[in-house]
Amino acid sequence: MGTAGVIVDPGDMAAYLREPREAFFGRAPCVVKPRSAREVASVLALCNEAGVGVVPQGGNTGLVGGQTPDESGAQIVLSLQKLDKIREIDPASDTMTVEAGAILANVQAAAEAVGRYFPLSLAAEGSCTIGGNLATNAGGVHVIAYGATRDLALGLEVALADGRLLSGLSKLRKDNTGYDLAHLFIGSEGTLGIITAATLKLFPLPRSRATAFVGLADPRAALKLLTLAKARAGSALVAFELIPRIGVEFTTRHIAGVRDPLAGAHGWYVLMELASPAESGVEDQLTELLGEAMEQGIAEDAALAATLEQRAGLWKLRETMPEAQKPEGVSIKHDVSVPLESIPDFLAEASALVAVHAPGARPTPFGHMGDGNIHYNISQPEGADRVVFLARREEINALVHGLVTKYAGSVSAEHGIGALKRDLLRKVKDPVALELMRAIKSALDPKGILNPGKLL
Ligand SMILES: O=C(O)CC[C@@H](O)C(=O)O
Ligand SMILES: [Zn+2]
Repeated sequence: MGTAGVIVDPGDMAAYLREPREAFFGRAPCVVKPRSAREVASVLALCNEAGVGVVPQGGNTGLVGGQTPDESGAQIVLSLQKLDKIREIDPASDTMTVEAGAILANVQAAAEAVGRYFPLSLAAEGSCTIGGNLATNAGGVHVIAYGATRDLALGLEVALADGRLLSGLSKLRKDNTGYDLAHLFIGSEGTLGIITAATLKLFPLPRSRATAFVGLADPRAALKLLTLAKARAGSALVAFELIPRIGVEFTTRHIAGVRDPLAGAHGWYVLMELASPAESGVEDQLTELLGEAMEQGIAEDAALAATLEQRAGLWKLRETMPEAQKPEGVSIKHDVSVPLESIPDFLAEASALVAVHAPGARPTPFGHMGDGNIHYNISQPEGADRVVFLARREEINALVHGLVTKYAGSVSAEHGIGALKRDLLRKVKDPVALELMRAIKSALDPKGILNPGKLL
């Protein structure tokens, strides 16, 4: 690799050494930007030889510090940004093969250009990369219909710690020839190998969509609506997002152009969407479904998006939730999942715990209810001191995570472990599972050069 692919200037490196929330900062002797899978493998071979830690990085949008080097200054950052080609699209097989550094929005657009759909969708899609999505098994808003990133991949090309390249790009839907190695690397957060390319599944392009914003009394009503929507719409139900009243207040207060689409105030809201490759039909389906929900007393009110602009407005309200929390001060975040049936009890008990242990703190739980995944975020009490509230983070984390354990849930449903939840993982993961994870890690990366200090 020519020196053109190596950044050493501190000013130029800065953007690679801190993550978007600025919760993690690191130091590095250099940032390398290989241009091909072979070059990625060569960098790894050299680093393995020299025992130098390598931190892989895509769009640098991760939320748990997995993409940031530590403060030792001894780890290099390996950015995949230059591996951004769409290598092949095969509409007959409904697959596309893309390089790891391709930006998610570009992957979606390339699929659409041939009349296909790549359904992974999240707020960071304009800058996150498919390699990062795979490495972290990203979720987003369509998991309810299409699964997480894991479910969208057929095969991977991976650079291994010792410099070998695993060529596992495959279009096959059926291949029972032993261990599924691709799934080992997906969600491994760059600790087992560096994904350089992937063959992804494509789907029929939805030609009609219907989107509604529903006001409800409580999460139990939201659960009833979810059950009804699944029964009536089946796989046409492509999004089911929960938002509390305080979330509507935050977004309308802080985000330009966001308005509450409903006349009165409701305790909770659901943003739901149906989609279909058929040209029409889903609007009627959604109207009927909502009618039924009103009749049964499940929904209090609903607004259907009549135009693309209205639809965009509803999605903006949901997607700017994290941003709208920022001006309200510190937010103590929990990215959790529990079995669907336990969501109402979990939410009620968590709020009760917060009321007792952190009076005035404002729970703002929102997210992918259809997947059982709630971002149980807690904004500081109005006007409280940021530092004082932040100092209580571990104590509040323990309360919420204790409840997650009680309901047999996960303490990281979507964002991964990274550096942020490494200690937590050791506490909550089954010891046998941890042993197996460590055994796999030492088989694939015996010198521990791949994303050291993350996950395990
Ligand atoms: O900031 C958060 O807690 C959640 C971010 C993201 O996963 C979302 O669903 O909007
Ligand atoms: Zn989310």
